[in-house]
Amino acid sequence: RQGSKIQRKPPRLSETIPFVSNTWQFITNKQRFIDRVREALKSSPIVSCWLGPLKVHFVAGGSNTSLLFRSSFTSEPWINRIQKHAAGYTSNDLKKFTGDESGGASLPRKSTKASPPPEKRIWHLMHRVNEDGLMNENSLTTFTKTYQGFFNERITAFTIGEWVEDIHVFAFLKQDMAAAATRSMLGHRIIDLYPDILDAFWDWEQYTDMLAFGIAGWFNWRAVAARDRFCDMCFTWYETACREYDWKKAVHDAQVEEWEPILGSRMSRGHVRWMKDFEFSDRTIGGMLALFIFGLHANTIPIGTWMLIEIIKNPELFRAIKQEISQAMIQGHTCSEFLDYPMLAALPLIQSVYVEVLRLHVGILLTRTSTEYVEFASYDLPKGSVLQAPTAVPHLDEEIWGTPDHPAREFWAYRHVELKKVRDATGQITNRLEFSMKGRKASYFPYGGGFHMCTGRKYAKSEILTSVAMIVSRFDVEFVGWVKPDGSRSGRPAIDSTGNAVASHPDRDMKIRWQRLW
Ligand code: HEM
Repeated sequence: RQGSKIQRKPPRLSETIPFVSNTWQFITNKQRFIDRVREALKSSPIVSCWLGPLKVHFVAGGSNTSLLFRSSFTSEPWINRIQKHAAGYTSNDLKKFTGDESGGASLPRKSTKASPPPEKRIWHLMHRVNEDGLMNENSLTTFTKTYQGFFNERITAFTIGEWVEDIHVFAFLKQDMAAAATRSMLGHRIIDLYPDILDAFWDWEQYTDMLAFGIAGWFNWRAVAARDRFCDMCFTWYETACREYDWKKAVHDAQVEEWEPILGSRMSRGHVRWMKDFEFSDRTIGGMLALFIFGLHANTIPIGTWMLIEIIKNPELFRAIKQEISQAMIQGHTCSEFLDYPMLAALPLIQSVYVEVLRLHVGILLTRTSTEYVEFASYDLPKGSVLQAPTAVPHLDEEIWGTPDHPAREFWAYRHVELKKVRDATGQITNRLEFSMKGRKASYFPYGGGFHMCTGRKYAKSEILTSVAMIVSRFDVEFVGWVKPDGSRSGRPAIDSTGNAVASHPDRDMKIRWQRLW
């Protein structure tokens, strides 16, 4: 490579105590850490640093981030870390994944020396189970219906016309939205068996990021204990449900029954079948189910909370959203199913709020490992290099998202709509709001990208918009104040808390009072 401009090693992110300070800041103040990465990336397209035992290269910018979605990069080694540390898979089962280098796509990766036979291509079959279950329109329609029904049961626990004090939005959704989604996806049995399973989930969820980096270890035994408690619950449910479920009927079930009470959705049954086929150990099965539930709740619930926080904070926006949602009401509806989801999902203002909240509160480090030698932004990276792109960098780019009145860091409900003049049936010109990303999609990655892009994104949007719409349309809501996690009053609104893997939790809860209208 003589005479070329390729520089061998990307610059290092500065730190006071080598190998320690950056890791410590990552654990204790991730937002500050990402801010420093953002600053460093202004003078270099790539910077590296050690996080615990892992050497990471950070990259930024819409185009550099998109480069990570090429086939020379994979998420597999990163998923292995999550499987091992955050979900506690056994080493024997991990080998089933690490031993398959053929990748998740239909055709084995070109660089693979020996691809396993098709029925052993574990990454591909896992990807297929996820795609078949989560990207399938019939399954999504069933989920949207069952979810509305189960969330309605939580809502109708409130008496019509009676003001209820002391509702904490995040705490409410962490239980009630999560319970409805769990039942829709996994059936009733899991919550009947463990009524406190959601508390165990949230206890483990707070540590997943730290566990995945392998930096929890001995100085954070609580993280390991929380993981093991939740995974054990998941495994016991699996064992019980598999015993009770009529597997003979299952052959037909797969075609006809979209939801049943013991194992829940087709997605869940497909997942269980896949786990049986690979004969995983009890410990690994518990971890797999734990990760599945993580996918289901860890991001939808904070994002639903942020949407409600923004809508409730601004009574004018609340009224506008309420009015807009009325267009998606089914004629002659029942209480348990009153929303036409495809119509709801196409409404411009609620979509704009959804996109804005994802833009501001999803702070993932998109992670890929190179499967071959790559030249990246004029640097030379060997096979096995780990690259991370903090979504916060493109998501908060002032030049892309900012306007003179609404800086990029600020929530603005109307950022993703345009007022269009349209001629109605009578020939009159009227103004109409239309949803539009205004050509900025290339700087927007809340669901990642490429082959490993989130397969649950359709489910997520449906669950979030349905929950928000059900609350806004059926309650009168008054803002009371902000509360700290210990329940005491706070003088300031919620901001992102640090430490979560993808969507940030609000560090303060919003206290409201509400009355159910119908
Ligand atoms: C607001 C909600 C959600 C957000 C922001 C989110 C975000 C993400 C992100 C950033 C990734 C990694 C993508 C990449 O590396 O390029 C991911 C992967 C994934 N998510 Fe989600 N997710 C959400 C909800 C869900 C839900 C509800 C499910 C399941 C029901 C789910 C299932 C998955 C799965 C299975 C993957 C792995 C995809 C693969 O590696 O092939 N997610 N998600």
